[in-house]
Amino acid sequence: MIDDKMNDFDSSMMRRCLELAQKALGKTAPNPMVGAVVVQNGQIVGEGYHPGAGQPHAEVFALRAADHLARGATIYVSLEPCNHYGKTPPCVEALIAAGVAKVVVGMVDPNPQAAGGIEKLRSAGIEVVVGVEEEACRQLNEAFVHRILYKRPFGILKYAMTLDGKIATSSGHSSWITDLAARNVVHQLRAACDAVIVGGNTVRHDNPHLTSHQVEARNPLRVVMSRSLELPENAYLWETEEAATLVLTQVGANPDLQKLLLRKGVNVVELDSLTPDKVMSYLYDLGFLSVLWECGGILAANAIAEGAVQKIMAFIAPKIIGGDGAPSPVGNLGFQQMTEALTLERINWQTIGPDCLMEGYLPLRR
Ligand SMILES: Nc1nc(O)c(N)c(N[C@@H]2O[C@H](COP(=O)(O)O)[C@@H](O)[C@H]2O)n1
Ligand SMILES: [Zn+2]
Repeated sequence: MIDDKMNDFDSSMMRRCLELAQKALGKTAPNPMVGAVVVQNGQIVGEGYHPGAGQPHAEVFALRAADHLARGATIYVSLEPCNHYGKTPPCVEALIAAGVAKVVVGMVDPNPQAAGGIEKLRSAGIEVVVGVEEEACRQLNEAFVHRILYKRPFGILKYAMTLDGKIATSSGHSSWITDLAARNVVHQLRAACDAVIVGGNTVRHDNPHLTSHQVEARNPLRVVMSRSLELPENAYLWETEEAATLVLTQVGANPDLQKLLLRKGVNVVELDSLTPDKVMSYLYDLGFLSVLWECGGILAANAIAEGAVQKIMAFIAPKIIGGDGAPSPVGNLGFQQMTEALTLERINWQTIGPDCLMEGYLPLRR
């Protein structure tokens, strides 16, 4: 009974850490979102979260808030305290200096450069408990974990389709498939991602804004993949200033068209080859954690085939438009047999207004 109460208390403190961590949603790349809470005699005496790269870690803010009450206290932190000099000094040293008695950790840090904090704390005589609300901690930082393990940003393919699997009519009309509530969820998703990618066709046909459409919310970098650079001169992506736009093209792309874009304030970068994996590698080097693919079916199929997509978010509207030529969200993957189908894992369904959102993860590539 006492143990159950303790577990419930630990869980609720860790949940609070996760709530705090999410205050920096979309702002921490390449760092994780982390929250920390200092508890003395069953009362919270200090809280903190990591606001972004280069700034102090969550533990440091929580210790500062707790001040002298940190001595003998328990600190809850959603990620193992770091044990390295990165952009900031090691949190383990701050915890030892503050005299905390116990550290409760949500999940072990997958970053080998920062790891070793748990051992260091234990060898300083501090009690350490690991794995409270571990699944929720991992979920919050799935993009960070993926980035560390695979040296690529975490890719999410998002699309909206009708009940009969179309993303536009056969004449190319796609506004709007889903209702406003679902579109608001997409806007929040953009605010949480570091970049959103489309192909040249999407710019030519849909002229999207690709912003979060929210006052004060941050916007992702808008990335266009285009070999030809034959893009509309007055696209919203370069006519609107609320977010930066980057056009990725291939070495040798038309220099006049490149200059035209540069004059419009668009950054143009030539890659050796313009493939989804090369693009993800480039965005990894920029320090990005999560990338949203909002492209058409051909690029989506290539991104899936090259392992640039880990998670699918499919918005499904209760509408039927028919049309043999109407495009579908994923182009040709070359599969001939049902047994080849990519079957999503860890699926979640929810309704959003009249629409449905199905989320799931692609199987890990071996
Ligand atoms: N435990 C913990 N709390 C935080 O608030 C954090 N941001 C981290 N991050 C870990 O440390 C690395 C970044 O270190 P610098 O900010 O460059 O000093 C990051 O990759 C994580 O491993 N950990
Ligand atoms: Zn730290």
